[in-house]
Amino acid sequence: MKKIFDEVRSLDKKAIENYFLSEDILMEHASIGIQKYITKKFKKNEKILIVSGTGNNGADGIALARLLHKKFDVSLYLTNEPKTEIGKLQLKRAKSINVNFVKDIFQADIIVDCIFGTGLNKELDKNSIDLIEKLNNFKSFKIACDIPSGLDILGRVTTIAFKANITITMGALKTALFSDVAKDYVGKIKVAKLGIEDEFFQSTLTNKYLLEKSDLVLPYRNIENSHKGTYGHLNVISGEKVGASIIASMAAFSFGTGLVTIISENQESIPHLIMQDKVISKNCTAIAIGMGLGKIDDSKLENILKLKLPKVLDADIFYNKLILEYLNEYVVLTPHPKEFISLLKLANITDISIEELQNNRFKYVKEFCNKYPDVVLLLKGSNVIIAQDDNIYINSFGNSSLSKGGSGDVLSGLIASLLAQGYKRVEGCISASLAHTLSALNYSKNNYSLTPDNLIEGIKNL
Ligand SMILES: NC(=O)C1=CN([C@@H]2O[C@H](COP(=O)(O)OP(=O)(O)OC[C@H]3O[C@@H](n4cnc5c(N)ncnc54)[C@H](OP(=O)(O)O)[C@@H]3O)[C@@H](O)[C@H]2O)[C@@H](O)CC1
Ligand SMILES: Nc1ncnc2c1ncn2[C@@H]1O[C@H](COP(=O)(O)OP(=O)(O)O)[C@@H](O)[C@H]1O
Ligand SMILES: [K+]
Repeated sequence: MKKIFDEVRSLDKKAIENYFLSEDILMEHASIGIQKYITKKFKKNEKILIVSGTGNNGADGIALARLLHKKFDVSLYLTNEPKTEIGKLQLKRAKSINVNFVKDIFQADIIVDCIFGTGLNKELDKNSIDLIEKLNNFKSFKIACDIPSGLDILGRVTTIAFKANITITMGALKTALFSDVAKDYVGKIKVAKLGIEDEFFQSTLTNKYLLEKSDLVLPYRNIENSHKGTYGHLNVISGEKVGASIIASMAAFSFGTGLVTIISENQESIPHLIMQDKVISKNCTAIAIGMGLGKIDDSKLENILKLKLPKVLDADIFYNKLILEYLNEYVVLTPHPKEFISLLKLANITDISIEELQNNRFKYVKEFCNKYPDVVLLLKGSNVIIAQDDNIYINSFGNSSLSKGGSGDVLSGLIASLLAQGYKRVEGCISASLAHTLSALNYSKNNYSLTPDNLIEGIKNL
């Protein structure tokens, strides 16, 4: 996993002091980072338009124009004269070698957005909105310098933001790039080094981490003298919609759990691989409850919630106040945003809209985890957040093919499967969530046809 920082300005400052560097050296490295990417990816005759604003993000762009001058067909458009000292210096340097300045933007092959970076500090004015809108309409390959212009430090878009194919961010990953909203703007994310040793960022404290494929720990079996009981027995509590329990059960079974039983009062028609019972199994090692549950008698629910077994709580359960008594060291909660606002309200933390939550996902996850530090929370979304106490892990591998009924049931089943097999809760959530999104990512057909069955099938090929 990689570290993510809420802000890097103070880190840059500390690095400058520690290593006797200067803003100029950092900026040169920032621009070299983008120059290297462009040089590697594009042909020499391709047209590049760099659009620079008045702050240091703009100054990065001016420095980049100098570095690419004569090597590419590069044009520099300034929204205004630079305001910062280093920006003015970069402009002098660029002018001294006759960089090509243009008075109007145009549809180049490549556009580099250096209008605003981390210094965006107010609503965009009309000129900036028009400019970004025009750039977005160009069919160019789009590169955002540091952060797409218009995205603020909390990863919110107030009016409009630059839609990049790739964001080359300076020094280290920033939280703002991983809001759900940001996902439609950042494109791929790459870090440009600033001439500061990696160790500096590695040793700097943060509690946010971006998950990588290598963080996936599959439940490989490493003993031969085993039997089905060795790999746990998951009970999936069924309710009004048995389909949800079947999906979760099939996902769990495919992910290695030795036995899966659906617990239901009625005799359900279920796949022959899955067992069925009316009561919790004696050798049950984990429970999944909530998906398709509908209404349930409070005393029955309480009897399940009070069992000292790892549990995944999902879906309908987030509308029942009873769960507040059981937000303890046994549970993993897997709400989607609508369910999470219900939970926040039940817990008397806040009464907010989905939009408010989606604009401030990290903030509300933190508030919830402060109040319930024992709980492991997985907040669904285009960038999944896994949190416990102070620690946050972000899974950004998911894509819109997952936006379909039943995807969440697969995820709950995968988490419950690993819990049943003895994974700790945070580790279980990390690996299950990675398996879920990587299965979707590996699906080779179009991006609208993925079904829960395909997702489960994909788990078998990880
Ligand atoms: N730290 C370092 O050492 C390194 C930093 N680096 C780079 O610096 C970037 C940060 O630079 P920054 O702090 O100068 O801010 P930046 O993003 O250019 O924006 C501020 C400018 O925009 C303006 N402005 C803001 N909002 C506006 C609005 N809504 N509508 C209109 N105007 C608005 C604001 O105007 P003002 O508030 O002054 O009126 C000001 O002129 C960072 O992202 C990275 O790329 C790298 O080179 C590596 C080394
Ligand atoms: N656009 C998207 N990008 C990434 N992941 C997504 C996207 N849409 C949905 N998902 C993922 O799919 C799952 C959907 O879960 P949920 O809404 O509970 O569905 P259901 O209850 O119908 O099974 C979650 O894991 C969510 O993170
Ligand atoms: K930018």
